Amino acid sequence: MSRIVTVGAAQLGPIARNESRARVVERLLALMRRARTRGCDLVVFPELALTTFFPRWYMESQAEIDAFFETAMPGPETEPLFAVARELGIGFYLGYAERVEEGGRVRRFNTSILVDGRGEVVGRYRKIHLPGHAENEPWRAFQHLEKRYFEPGDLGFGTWQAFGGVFGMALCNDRRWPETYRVLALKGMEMLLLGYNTPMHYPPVPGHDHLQGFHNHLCMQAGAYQNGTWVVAVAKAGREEGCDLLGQSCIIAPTGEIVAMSSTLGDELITAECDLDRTREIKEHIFNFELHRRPEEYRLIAERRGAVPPAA
Ligand SMILES: CSCC[C@@H](NC(N)=O)C(=O)O
Repeated sequence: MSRIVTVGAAQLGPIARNESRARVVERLLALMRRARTRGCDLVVFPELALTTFFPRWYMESQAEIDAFFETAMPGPETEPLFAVARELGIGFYLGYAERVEEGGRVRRFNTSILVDGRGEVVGRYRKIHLPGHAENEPWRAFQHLEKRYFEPGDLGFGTWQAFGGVFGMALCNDRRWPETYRVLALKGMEMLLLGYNTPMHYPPVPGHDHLQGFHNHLCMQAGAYQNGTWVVAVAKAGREEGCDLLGQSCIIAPTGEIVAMSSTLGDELITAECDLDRTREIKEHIFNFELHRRPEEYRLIAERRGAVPPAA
């Protein structure tokens, strides 16, 4: 018995600051059509896939900031993605900046959605781990102002039944945190979909720049294995407005093995036939949660944000 989902990881090369939404959507549609010819049920796009990675700039004008946000999904410029999903019977994961009015106020999130092969939104996730800083730090070559432009996600880590399995979503920095995978795995996740924008240069600790690729795969391979899940991780890559972004988009099996990886820094599709039943090799044995976990010993993880101060 096998449950195969054929997945496409649709890496994007750089998006220029002045590139129109219409042009970006054309690029996404080309990748969707290519994915369908390769038999994909689902195609995964990066984080903030409709624009350049704008948190690299400090901006004061709210109008200038809001130009990077979507106020409707689908909106006039993104509707073709949903139409092609319906036409081809292919689903997609899309990351974008979401501006909503909720509870009488404007809110902004770094968001992803999961859309099925009928063009229906089946899941929405708002990024929980927002990296970077909230104030302008002119000493940096590039800012990373996610804490300024977005609120932390308020929807929790969700899972959704779709494509014959149980899917989780996360965004970029979430992949570095083991809690992301574990909470989703406790909610039955069989495949994690994740988009990222990872600068090669990390200004606070530049001595780690050469480890970006290693850390990218290290955390996701561990997360896949320790939680018995597939991971589909998709970059926006290449030199974007002078900032080098990591590529290495990949599809990781529940054993932690990388089964497909991109080899360019441009628009590129990689695919894999993923048997969701392979999650059982891990979930029913080495990481059988029911048999082996000791949650009574893990309470600090849920109760404390930072480390316990050392004993005096
Ligand atoms: C501020 S450095 C970390 C950069 C972060 N990028 C995003 N987009 O979350 C990442 O974890 O890849």
